[in-house]
Amino acid sequence: MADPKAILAIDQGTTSTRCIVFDVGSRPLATERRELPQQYPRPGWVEQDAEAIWRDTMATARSALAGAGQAVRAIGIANQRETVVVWDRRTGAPVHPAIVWQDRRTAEACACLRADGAEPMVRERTGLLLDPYFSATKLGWILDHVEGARRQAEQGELLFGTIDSFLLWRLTGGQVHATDATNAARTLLFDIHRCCWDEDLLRLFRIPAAMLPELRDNATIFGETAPGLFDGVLPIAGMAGDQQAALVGQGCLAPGMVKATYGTGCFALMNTGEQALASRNRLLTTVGYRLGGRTTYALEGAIFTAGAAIKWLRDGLGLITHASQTDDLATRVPDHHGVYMVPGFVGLGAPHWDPEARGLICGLTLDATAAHIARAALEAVAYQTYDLAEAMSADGGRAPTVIRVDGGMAANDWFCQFLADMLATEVERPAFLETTALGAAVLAGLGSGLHSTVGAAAGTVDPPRRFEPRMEGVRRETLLGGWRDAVRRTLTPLQ
Ligand SMILES: Nc1ncnc2c1ncn2[C@@H]1O[C@H](COP(=O)(O)OP(=O)(O)O)[C@@H](O)[C@H]1O
Ligand SMILES: O=P(O)(O)OC[C@H](O)CO
Repeated sequence: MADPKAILAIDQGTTSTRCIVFDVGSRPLATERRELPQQYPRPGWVEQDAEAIWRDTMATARSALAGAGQAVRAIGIANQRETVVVWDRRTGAPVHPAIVWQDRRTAEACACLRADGAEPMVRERTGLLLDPYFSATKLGWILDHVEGARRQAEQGELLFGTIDSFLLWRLTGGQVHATDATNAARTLLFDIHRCCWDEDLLRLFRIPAAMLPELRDNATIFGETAPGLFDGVLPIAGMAGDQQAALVGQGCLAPGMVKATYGTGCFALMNTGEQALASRNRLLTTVGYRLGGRTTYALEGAIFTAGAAIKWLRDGLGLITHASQTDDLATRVPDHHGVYMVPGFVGLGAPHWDPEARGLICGLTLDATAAHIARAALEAVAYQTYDLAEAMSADGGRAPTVIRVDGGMAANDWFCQFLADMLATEVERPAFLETTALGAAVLAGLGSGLHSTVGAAAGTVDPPRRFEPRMEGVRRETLLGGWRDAVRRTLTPLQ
């Protein structure tokens, strides 16, 4: 049989699991998607069923493979990052629901560590901050709250993983417990300079080393699928956190290039090359990708709520029945009518890092309508991106000349135009928006020997759509002034 050239990409995101089979030219042959529910057992807590994640992954992968019409060479995985799963090494069963990256239950634990003076060391080694967003305190919480878990973990009976490791473990039939540098870089346990687990951090967060996955580069043979899962055995040849996969999929491979992905949250990453640039503006320093033992770093701004605010308009308020309606609603009114939304539903991320901040809608008058609220939600995501871009230019010394956008919310034309206006920068939207899956496929193509360099396959093939800034500076400043005022009202004192 001829050498197969198609790649199956698994994109396990916060709100859905998608599987796409790409041909050798990075064109999608088959796409399958399943929505994934979240549970909110208490205010600020966010959980997911790890078994449902596994079931959805298998169901979408099998359908995509069946629909592709081409033999597949390898699998690539991209995943929601930081989300913690702990499972039994023997049975593979999770001991607790997955604690999702948005979960704030460990805010107090983080505050205690900060009060003990741990933050400078954590920041220097991991490039991150002491915030409940990251994995370590969530993992510690499971060890402290599931009966017997800490003892079992110390004896090597329980394993920890982010979603990539959990899927890899299941796909390989319990043979491989590994992660990649980009996912490891989000745990608070990984030294991004030496690229290894850090003993001081393990001690600080009280995490037994025996439960950690092995560390690998992003494009390599991680393992092979267990017999019986698919027709034949497939190697898993690439793995990366979804935001880093999108950096690759968007072709942001040179220093200074920026992509922003608008899914549940928004994550803007700037490639900083081989330099791990320390932020002076509360952005994160993270691993962009690691190939052939060489690390490319990125500066990251993380906004916790982007598309989730639109989802809330649909599910929480019932203002819309489909996210895309916000495009039309925003166009229907001439301006925001003084209405601002600060979507601090799960606290605020960069550059504020206030886990206790909560959401706010202000400036309401009796003639405000659903259209103004929908518009305020879209505008808020652009304002938050402006805050990130400002911090990035201050850190990187220059403003990005173009921002490449993707993710579900980037389908919204009104939003993309408003974003270009706020950033006063060109916004480039690829014709094919699934750049996260594409990035996973590119990495797996590299890991399985289909491509010889990441540059040979990265970036989408069809021409992008460009949104040029066209708003006057004075108007822009007035809008941003109102935004800053609204944000001040949501922050907890002393932040
Ligand atoms: N046309 C649209 N306008 C605004 N928001 C949208 C639109 N389409 C989807 N979204 C939002 O984008 C999110 C889904 O994007 P996706 O990239 O699939 O997210 P994730 O990877 O986090 O699961 C949802 O929160 C949804 O509300
Ligand atoms: O599921 P997404 O696409 O919103 O991405 C989640 C991020 O990886 C969280 O850090």
